[in-house]
Amino acid sequence: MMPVFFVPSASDSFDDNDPDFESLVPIASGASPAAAAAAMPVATSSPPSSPPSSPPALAPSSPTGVADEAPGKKVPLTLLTGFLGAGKSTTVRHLMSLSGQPGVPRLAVVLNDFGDGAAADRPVPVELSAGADNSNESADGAPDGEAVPDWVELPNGCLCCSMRDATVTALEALAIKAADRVDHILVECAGLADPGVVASMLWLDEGLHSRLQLDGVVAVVDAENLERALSAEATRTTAELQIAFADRVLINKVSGVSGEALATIQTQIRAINPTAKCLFADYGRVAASDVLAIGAYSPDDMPDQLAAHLARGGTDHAPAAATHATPCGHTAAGATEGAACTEGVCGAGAVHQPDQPLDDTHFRSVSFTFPAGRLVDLVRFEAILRVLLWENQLPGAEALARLSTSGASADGTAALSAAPAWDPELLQSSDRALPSQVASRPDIPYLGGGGGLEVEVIRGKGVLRSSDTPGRRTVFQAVYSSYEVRDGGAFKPDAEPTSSVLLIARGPGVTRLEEVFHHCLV
Ligand SMILES: Nc1nc2c(ncn2[C@@H]2O[C@H](COP(=O)(O)OP(=O)(O)OP(=O)(O)O)[C@@H](O)[C@H]2O)c(=O)[nH]1
Repeated sequence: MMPVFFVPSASDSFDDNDPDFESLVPIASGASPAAAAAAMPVATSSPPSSPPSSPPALAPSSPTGVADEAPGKKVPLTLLTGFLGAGKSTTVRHLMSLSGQPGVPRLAVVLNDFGDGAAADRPVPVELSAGADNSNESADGAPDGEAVPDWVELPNGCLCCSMRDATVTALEALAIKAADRVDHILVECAGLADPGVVASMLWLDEGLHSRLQLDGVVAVVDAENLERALSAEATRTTAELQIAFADRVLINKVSGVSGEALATIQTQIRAINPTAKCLFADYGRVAASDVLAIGAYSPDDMPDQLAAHLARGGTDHAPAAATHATPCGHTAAGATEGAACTEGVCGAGAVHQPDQPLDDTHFRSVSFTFPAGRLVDLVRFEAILRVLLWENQLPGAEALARLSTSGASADGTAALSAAPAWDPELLQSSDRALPSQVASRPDIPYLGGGGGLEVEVIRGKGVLRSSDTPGRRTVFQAVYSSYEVRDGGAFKPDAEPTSSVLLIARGPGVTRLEEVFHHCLV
């Protein structure tokens, strides 16, 4: 079920008999997964029914209608994820206690406790909490800051696999209806949820004029139990995914473990996701500014995060307490000089290798920087990316040969148009989100030609120096099968303009990712 917690202002009244309030969530709960699948998420379009000579139509559409209303203030949305018992609810309660204080956004909190066996066709509780700016009590008569139960219908079910369109619609409506009392929406995912699926659902195309703006993913990890979660066969993939998609990892319950154990935890987190910033807390007591309004999906911020990571060789996650040793021994200087690194990503071509090398059934990060002076052909780049993201394979030798013999973008497009037709069945058999692009170039033909080694790329970030706009940064991000390629502004004058890519992936093809991407260079 999805209870919602609001933090309204003092003047707000929020009544479940208010007809406007009912219209806030127009979708009845309890639709079947099949019905939900028929109503695709906002930014996603289905593969065409007959194979075209180009990729599936990816033009934005607005199935909900909600987003068609006059565009207003964007409401940032944060996903809070974490393993069972890690301290998500404790963290939410802490953030709620800060909500509305100076410099802290007023929060609406949505809980996604799917799979709890609750009836699908009844309303679920809403709790309204007086905002911190209230002087005495809320309109509901509750003392300042206390939650007030209310009821509302929200789509019931798992955010991962059902009710996707309904959920986006409900959150859109929430953003519109509560725009004057909510600055930020916090979605607490259930402990076993895959945050990547939820993130790709809520990562919406600018063209949709959505009120929602994915701000970032925060993973709460239990310092006392992460090791167990990462090593047990039954839990490790979920734990790895939660770390892999995180922009911030809040290491909670730190007082219960030694500095040495914390250092090991950091190493494990970095092996999976070296750009996520680690934070340290007891009882989720984190500064709101460290987890809210972080702009992790903004094309303005991401290049700096990535550049900083590469420049530091992944050693940026110094723990809060001085007693917590920094686990990775290499230095930014070592990375620059090309010194051997056995622990982290340190510049061009390094594959992240923790102390205990991960086998290819574990997710891990790979990052590389293309040789200075080589430019990226974006047509080739996207063609490669699509094969990776949509087929979970490296492009085969034949497809790569076609890429390499094509010219720069304009010619490349022509050369690739001889590629095999798009196979819609490829993705219909997928149990994950169908492909979408946040900013697409539908003119790029589908390369096809998988057949290379298996590789599952679940998250990608990159700053590219393209042959189209060599003076400007082209930024790309990917979450599962969704990806975005867009302008990221001019290169900084004090930095050498280069192209860097970071991927989180698993499978036997991981070690060949860099080599494959060299085929997009001109
Ligand atoms: N010792 C200790 N206990 C904590 C800390 N943070 C949370 N807890 C406790 O850990 C338990 C689980 O915390 P929750 O916040 O409910 O965790 P959760 O991630 O929401 O749990 P699920 O809803 O089951 O996924 C509770 O008993 C908390 O009081 C901490 O920093 N130290």
